[in-house]
Amino acid sequence: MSSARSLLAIDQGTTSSRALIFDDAGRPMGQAQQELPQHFPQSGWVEHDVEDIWRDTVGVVKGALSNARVAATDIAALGITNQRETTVIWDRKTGEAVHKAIVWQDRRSAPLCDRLKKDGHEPMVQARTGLLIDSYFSATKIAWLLENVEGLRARAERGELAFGTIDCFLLWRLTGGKVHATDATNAARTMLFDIHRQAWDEDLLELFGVPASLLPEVYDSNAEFGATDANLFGAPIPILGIAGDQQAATVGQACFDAGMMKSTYGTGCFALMNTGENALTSANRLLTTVAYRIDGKTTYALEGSIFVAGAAVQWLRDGLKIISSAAETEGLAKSADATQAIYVVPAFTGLGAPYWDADARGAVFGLTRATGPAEIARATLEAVCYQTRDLLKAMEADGASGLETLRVDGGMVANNWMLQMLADILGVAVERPVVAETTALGAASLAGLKSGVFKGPEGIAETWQSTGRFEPRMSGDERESRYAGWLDAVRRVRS
Ligand SMILES: Nc1ncnc2c1ncn2[C@@H]1O[C@H](COP(=O)(O)OP(=O)(O)O)[C@@H](O)[C@H]1O
Ligand SMILES: O=P(O)(O)OC[C@H](O)CO
Repeated sequence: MSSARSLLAIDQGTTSSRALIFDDAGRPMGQAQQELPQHFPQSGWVEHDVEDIWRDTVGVVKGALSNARVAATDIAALGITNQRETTVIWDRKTGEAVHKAIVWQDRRSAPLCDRLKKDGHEPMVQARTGLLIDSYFSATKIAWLLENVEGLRARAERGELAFGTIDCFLLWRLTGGKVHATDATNAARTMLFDIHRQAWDEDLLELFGVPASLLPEVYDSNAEFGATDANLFGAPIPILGIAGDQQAATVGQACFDAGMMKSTYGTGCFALMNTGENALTSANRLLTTVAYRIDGKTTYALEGSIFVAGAAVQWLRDGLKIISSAAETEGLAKSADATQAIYVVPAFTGLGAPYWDADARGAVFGLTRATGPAEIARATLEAVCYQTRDLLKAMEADGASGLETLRVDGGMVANNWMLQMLADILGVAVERPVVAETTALGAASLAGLKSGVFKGPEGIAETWQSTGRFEPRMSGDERESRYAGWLDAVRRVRS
């Protein structure tokens, strides 16, 4: 057996590609990152060039190896984590993509989704996939490509093409076109996968008009996915972990017990609550998803997705220009007049869970002559906290057990003021881990599980350390009256 103990993670996200090296105690040793160009060919359309993604991925892996001063032969295993749902179709012979990747945020297939909902298909789709019919997921993106790229359907039917989410595309390229596979967490976001039977679903393939020949094999999140082509990094590296980024963060946050919840605050916010072996069907418009599938055992989660979190702070900086850096919001919020009841509802592109209101638009309520940048900044941070409470309330209404501590990560959690307000508004303690890169850590941990660097989820949980705990301090009366104000503000922006 090899003596290599370091772990490599590729984190291919919406706005950047990163690679990180971790030691066998989950401590970061080196990393590299490259920003990813975004393409907006029409209003509501978002695309990525997969050749950018491929070139950057290879580049950041080389950069991370060099920054950590390790060689490919020192790496015990590689884990891949990725922006989810983003759809790629490529030619099996040449490996060339037939079109740019259609990104999860892309709304071009919304008319098809509306039609399918009108025709009454949503209950069946939700029962099998845990998802609500929305252009967010891969199925209608594939359908759009097959309909709109000339000759594609015929080529797909002849078995010449392969579909994959970004993990799957990278796996194909990294293995030199040898492996066409994904993991159960990514399959669960396509809207073609039965999360209960853990299998592609014939009826869904028919409903969306997707030929089965396009689909990858689906493996555990810790599995033998193959090895990187020896020519890429100087020696083959075993690929032993794959998970979608929010699920990888759930693993990186060691949320292994039912009832544990993590929330990631980056551009958007994605909260996942582990529900154990129980695939709870949400009656409150949350998603049911695969948290991870380890050693053949599937663990499920309820997921709430908020599309605008840190993006609202970017709006304060780039749109309103009342701050010059995101970090300034902390000082401003501290200095704000707390007696002003200002509510910012950042529904810039509609509202995500649990409202799923694509037509709602943002608003600011409660302005007076005394309102200034500090009060607006404070209300913007508060909005993220209120939206998290919306998700938590929906999860509780769905029968998820009472939450004791929320584990948080993502760029926004550098803001101590926000985390205190989050604890206050939720009435739940909030904890931030030492390793901020929980998504990459989760992918590395899955690979570490398979390679034997970590002994079971308990081994991963032992390495998790808190770097700050925020206890609720607000009175119950104040919490409820502030939250009632938020609900009223949301009601006023709903379409
Ligand atoms: N101190 C801070 N306070 C509030 N928001 C912050 C702070 N630092 C960063 N952010 C916000 O966090 C986001 C970046 O987080 P990150 O996890 O890197 O996002 P992503 O992975 O989605 O690109 C940005 O939207 C930024 O505005
Ligand atoms: O790439 P991120 O971090 O913005 O995450 C995107 C999510 O996976 C979309 O579902």
